[in-house]
Amino acid sequence: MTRITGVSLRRVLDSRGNSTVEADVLTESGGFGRGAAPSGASTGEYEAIELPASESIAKAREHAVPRLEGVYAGDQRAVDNALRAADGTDDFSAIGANSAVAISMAAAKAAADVLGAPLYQHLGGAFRGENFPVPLGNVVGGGEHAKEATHIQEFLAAPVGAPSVSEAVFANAAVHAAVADVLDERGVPAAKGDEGAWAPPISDAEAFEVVDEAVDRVEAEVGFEIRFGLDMAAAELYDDDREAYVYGDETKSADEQIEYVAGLVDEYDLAYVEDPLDENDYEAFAELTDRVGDRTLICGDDLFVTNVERLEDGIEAGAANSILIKPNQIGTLSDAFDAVELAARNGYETVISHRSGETEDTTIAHLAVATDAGYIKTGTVGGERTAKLNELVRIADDAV
Ligand SMILES: O=C(O)[C@@H](CO)OP(=O)(O)O
Ligand SMILES: [Mg+2]
Repeated sequence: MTRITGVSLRRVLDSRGNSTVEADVLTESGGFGRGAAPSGASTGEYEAIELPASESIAKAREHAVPRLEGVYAGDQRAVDNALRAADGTDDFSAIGANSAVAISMAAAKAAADVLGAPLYQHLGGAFRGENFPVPLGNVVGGGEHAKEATHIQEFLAAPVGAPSVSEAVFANAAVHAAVADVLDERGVPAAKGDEGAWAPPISDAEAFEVVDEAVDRVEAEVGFEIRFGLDMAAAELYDDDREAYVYGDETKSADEQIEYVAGLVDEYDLAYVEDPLDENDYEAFAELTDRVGDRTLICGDDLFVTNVERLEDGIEAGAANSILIKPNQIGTLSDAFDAVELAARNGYETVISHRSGETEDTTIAHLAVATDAGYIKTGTVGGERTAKLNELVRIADDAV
């Protein structure tokens, strides 16, 4: 049935034109699955290690593939344990988290193929598929995703009142288009950043005005509530030597950063703020969560890196109230699921996420439905983003 008979790996392109790893898994009854690894730019210090694609492929062919033959793809933990055993380190620095996550996802798809179930049902079980995540749609970007643009990495449309995932997805696309209109009316030219968001050469303050205006216009059109949120990726802004957050010529201490973010939450009724503080500052995260956690999601991305140990520390400290889930940050689907379960047991919302470097792989759309995640962050437009968004629409339409 789902016993693995073959694993093949190849180097393919990601959305930045870089090399990444794609894995095919075959099973004895002819099951087939394919997975491709994403890649981050604003990576967390504690993420699993991504090796150069060719090196990761060579190492995985040598150490992982022989161990996987004979393993049942339907037993995801056995697949992922074999990957961990083949690597032998705690951060996949031997075979690369890129080959590991590609194989982990491909095996899950091969098993679903054999079992004749959609991936979300294979991963989540027979009672999943009724709840859909709110898509957080990147509409203005800067930080590590675009040069000469905003310091804040992402401004994210959040169609929290959308009656369906399809209407939510289209609302985000409409906000993305409305941002272009508002920029045009202001005479601001804009290219797009790594994730397809507009990357205008404007200040953060002006970006808030533009996004607020665009969201208001679309909300009036669609007739349901649309808010917006941020990924501040503040670890990229934090200067260890100066012990301050650097915004061009200005700096903010941790206390000033907390005040700044708390003010933004109230001024713009932000639905979501990801990584508002440095990845090592659990205490400041806890203070901000205390201040605004009753009316917005404070999400740990670089803080937690989909890692249960770091999430346990965060729960202990009262840091954040949601976690970003990225399988390639930790290396396998089993590890990502463990983080989701720990979060759910402790009342933390989960946000399944893409990376800035992506492919047409749609696994995270299924992962979001399989885990009843409240949110998914996977862009707004662009082929590697619409691949996932359209897969969510297909899942809702029972067409997968
Ligand atoms: O910071 C993030 O949340 C991700 C996705 O937006 O970006 P990157 O993949 O560059 O880490
Ligand atoms: Mg982030």
